[in-house]
Amino acid sequence: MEYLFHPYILVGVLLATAIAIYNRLRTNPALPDLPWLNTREGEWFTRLRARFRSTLNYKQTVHQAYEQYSAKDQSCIIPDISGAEIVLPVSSIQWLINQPDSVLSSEESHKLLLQTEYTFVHPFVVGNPLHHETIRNELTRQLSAVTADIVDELSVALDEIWGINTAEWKEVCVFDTAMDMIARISNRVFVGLPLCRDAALLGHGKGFATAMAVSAAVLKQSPALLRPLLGPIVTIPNRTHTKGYARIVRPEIERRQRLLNDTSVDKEKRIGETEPNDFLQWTIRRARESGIPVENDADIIAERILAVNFAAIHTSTFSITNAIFDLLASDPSLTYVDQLRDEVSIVLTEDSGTWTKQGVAKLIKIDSALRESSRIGSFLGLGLGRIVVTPEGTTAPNGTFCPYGSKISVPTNGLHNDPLQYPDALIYQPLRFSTQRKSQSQGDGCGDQGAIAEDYVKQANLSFVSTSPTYHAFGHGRHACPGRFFAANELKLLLAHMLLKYEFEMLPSRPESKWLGPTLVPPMKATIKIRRRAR
Ligand code: HEM
Repeated sequence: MEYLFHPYILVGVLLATAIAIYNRLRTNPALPDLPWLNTREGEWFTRLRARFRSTLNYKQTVHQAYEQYSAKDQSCIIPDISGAEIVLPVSSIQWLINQPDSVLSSEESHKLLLQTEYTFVHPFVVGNPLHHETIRNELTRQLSAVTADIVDELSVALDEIWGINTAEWKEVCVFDTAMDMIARISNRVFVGLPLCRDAALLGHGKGFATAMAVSAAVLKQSPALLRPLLGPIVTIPNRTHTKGYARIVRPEIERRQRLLNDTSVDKEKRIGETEPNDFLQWTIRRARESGIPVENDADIIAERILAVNFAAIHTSTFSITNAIFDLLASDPSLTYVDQLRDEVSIVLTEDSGTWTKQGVAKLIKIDSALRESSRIGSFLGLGLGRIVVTPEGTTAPNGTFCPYGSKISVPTNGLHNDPLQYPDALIYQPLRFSTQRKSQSQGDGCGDQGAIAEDYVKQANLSFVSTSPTYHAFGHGRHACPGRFFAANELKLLLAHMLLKYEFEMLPSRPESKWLGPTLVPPMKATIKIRRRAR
C-alpha cells in the first residue's frame, strides 16, 4: 500500500483530479443530457479522454454526429480540447438562422473562435464591425467596376509567380503560390496600386492572417484563467504584422484624409485626378460619416483593412487550392480540364476578349467546379456556429434545450458529403451543378413570366455563392459571408486565367487535405507541374 503514497503517484493523482475538475468547470454552462461522442461506458475520465479522441479524429466524429444523430432529428455533444458543443439536427437549420442576434449570436461565436480580445491590437475593430457594411455595400456593388483591376492584377501576378516560360515545365507549390496571388489581387481592391505590389505590405497581410489562425487556436485551447498571461505572448506576431501593415498604409490614409478635408480647392483636385475606388477609400469615407471620432484614426483604419485581409486570404486560398487539386486528380478521360478551359475561351470570344462582371457570370462550369470543391472540402467541420446569449436559454425545434453560454452548430462536413443530399456525394463531379442548371434552363421556353422567373431563381440557387440549408461553405442566413460575391468573382477569374494560360500535368491521386481539430485544411506543401501555353 505504501507505494500509493509515493510523491510521483500523489502528484499524478492531484494533477488528474485538477484536470478533471477544470474540465468539469469549463463545461460550464451545464450542458443538456445528450450523448457525448467518443465517451466509453465505465471508462475512467471518459469525458476528458473523449475530448482528445474527438480532436485527433474530427472527421469520424463529425460524420458520427451527422449520421447517428443530426440527420435523424437528434442532437449530441462533441467534446474537444477547447470545450464541448451541442450539435443540432440539420432539420433545425431554418430555426437556427431565424433566431435574432439577442438569442443566438454569431458575433460571440466569432469572438470565441478568433479570441479577438487578444488577437487584435484594437478589439474595437471587430466589436464595431464597420467593415462588414463596407463589404456588403460598396465592395459587392462595385464588383463591375473593380473587375478590370482584378483581371489586370491577376494577369501580372500569374506572369510573375507562375511564370511565362512556354518551353519548360515548372513545379509550383499550389497553396503558397495561390496565397501570394490572392493576397495581391485582394489588396489591389483593398488598397489599390502601388501598395498592393509592396512585398512588405503583402508579407504583413499574409503574416497577420497566419498569426491570427495560430494564436487564436492556441488561446482557445488554453484555460481561460491563463489567457490574460498567454495572450500578450502568443500574439506578438499579430502585433508585429498589425504595426508593420499600418506603418506602410498610414501615409496613404493620411494623404487621402487630407485631400478630403481640404476645402480650399475644387473636389476633383482635392482627391487627385479621380477619387480612388477601393476599399481603403470607402473605409475612410464611412469612418468620416460614422460620427465616431476614433474611426478616423489611421491605425484603426489600417487594422480594419487587415481584418478584411484576414477574412479573405486563407478562405479564398483554401478554395482555389482545393479546386486545383480536385481537377488535376480527376480521371483524365473525363476531360474536365478541357471542358472548363473551352468554356472560358467561348465566353472570352463572345465578349471580344474583355472580362466583365456579366462575362464572369457566364462561367457556369467554372462556378460549378468551385462549388463542388467547396461542397466536398469546405474547411468547416461544423458550421453555422452560434452562442446562446439569451439568459433563459433557448429550445431547438427537436426539443433540445440549449442553455445560456452554450455553443451550438451543425455538422456541415457530414451533410455536404451525404449521398441522400448529393447523389454519388463522395465522387468529385465538377459539372454537377452546371449540368443541373442547364437542365433546369432547358424548359420548353413557352412558360409564363412567373415560371421563367422561378426557373431563373432555381438556377441561381445552384451557384457558388448561393447558400442553402444543405450548402453552407459560406454559412447561411443573414450572417452568411458578406465577402462571397467578391471572393467568387475573384476565384472564377483566377481559375479561368490559370486554365487559359497554363497546361497542367494531371495527378495520379489527390494529395490529402488534413483535419486540424474541426478545420479541414487543404494540402499546404503539395506541388503540381505547370507550363505556360503558347498562344
Ligand atoms: C472562398 C472564400 C471565402 C469563404 C469560403 C468564406 C467563408 C465564410 C464563412 C463560413 C463565414 C461564417 C458564416 C457564419 O457565421 O455562418 C464567413 C464570414 C465572414 N466572411 Fe467570409 N469567406 C470567404 C471570403 C471572404 C472575403 C473575400 C471576405 C471579405 C472581403 C469575407 C468576409 C467575411 C466576414 C466579414 C464575415 C463575418 C460576417 C458576419 O459575422 O456577419 N469572406 N465567411
